[in-house]
Amino acid sequence: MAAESVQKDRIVVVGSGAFGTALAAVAASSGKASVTLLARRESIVEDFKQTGRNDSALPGIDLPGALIVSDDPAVLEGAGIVLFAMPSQAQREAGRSLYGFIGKGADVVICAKGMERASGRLLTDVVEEELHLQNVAVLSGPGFAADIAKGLPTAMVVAASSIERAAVLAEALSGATFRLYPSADRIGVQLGGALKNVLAIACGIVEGAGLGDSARAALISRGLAEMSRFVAARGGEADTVRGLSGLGDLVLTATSHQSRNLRYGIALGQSGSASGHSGELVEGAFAASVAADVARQLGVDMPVTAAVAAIIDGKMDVKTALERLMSRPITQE
Ligand SMILES: NC(=O)C1=CN([C@@H]2O[C@H](COP(=O)(O)OP(=O)(O)OC[C@H]3O[C@@H](n4cnc5c(N)ncnc54)[C@H](OP(=O)(O)O)[C@@H]3O)[C@@H](O)[C@H]2O)C=CC1
Ligand SMILES: O=C(CO)COP(=O)(O)O
Repeated sequence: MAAESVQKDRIVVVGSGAFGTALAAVAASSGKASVTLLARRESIVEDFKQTGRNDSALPGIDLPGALIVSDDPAVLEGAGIVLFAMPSQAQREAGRSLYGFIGKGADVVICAKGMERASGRLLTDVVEEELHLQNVAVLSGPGFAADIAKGLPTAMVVAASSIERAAVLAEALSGATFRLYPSADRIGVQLGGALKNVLAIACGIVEGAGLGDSARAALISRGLAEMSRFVAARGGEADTVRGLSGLGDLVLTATSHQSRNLRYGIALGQSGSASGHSGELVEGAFAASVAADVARQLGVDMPVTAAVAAIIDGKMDVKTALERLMSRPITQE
């Protein structure tokens, strides 16, 4: 049975991967709340006890002594803020399995960048359904987990169903080097995070195929235009796309080799077609096809996303996709 009363100064981060660990570290460092990182493997708890780190996710980075690491979901009972920092495709299952532990008064914040692959639904809708909650928030924007955990300056966005709620969450989760901007556009913020991953793969393909930095700049700006059309068609605000969670994150992931999506794209560009990859999480590879399908259903033109989806699905090689993109009718920018 879900606990009804919650303590707003108790934060639990679910998912002990790179991002969850980094968010837990900055929140614990700020000293504003008691912070627990909930792992699903006992070895993470043991590693933290022995080394003060989570080397499986963030090798060599010392975590704050105030952080609590646990593998017991009961730590969720009474937590005021719960961050869901597992991959997009695990959000539904996590919501379902943790339903009994999360209080009705808790602020649940999705910290994944994607949409549900099987349905194209927003992750906020998916998690609200599983937790029987409303007003699930979302945290997104430009920030690599390792940078955040090392205390390098980072700015991201937290979007809630009201700007007042978002401001409360931004204040609670920000720290000396981690700054959150509140937003009331949950749709725009989460779709920006989902689509920039697909566009980062496109930029990686361009880099891997040796097509030059001019092509990358063209992809970033034309990609931003299609992101904007998609966000507006799904009820978000086109303006959000120009902020941290859209343009900011797109620039970061489309240009930094720290990005897994970019590296995956580079491998595609080098091999010329879809091939096996390292096994690390590449959210854009899940989002590409479903975004292209939903765009088709909505009548939204998304040529870059469609090309990435066709390459990943093995329906087109890089050379053909490029020829198709370059031979599209010339239209006004
Ligand atoms: N890494 C980064 O720099 C950033 C990542 N993000 C986003 O954060 C999300 C997570 O990415 P990241 O942390 O990098 O991924 P990782 O691959 O580093 O970690 C994923 C973690 O999720 C855990 N997990 C998977 N399924 C469940 C579940 N059902 N319940 C609880 N935990 C689960 C895994 O547990 P186990 O270890 O037991 O398998 C693993 O610890 C992605 O959507 C990503 O786009 C956003 C900004 C920055
Ligand atoms: O979203 C990220 C940084 O903002 C992390 O990007 P990757 O998942 O491509 O590594």
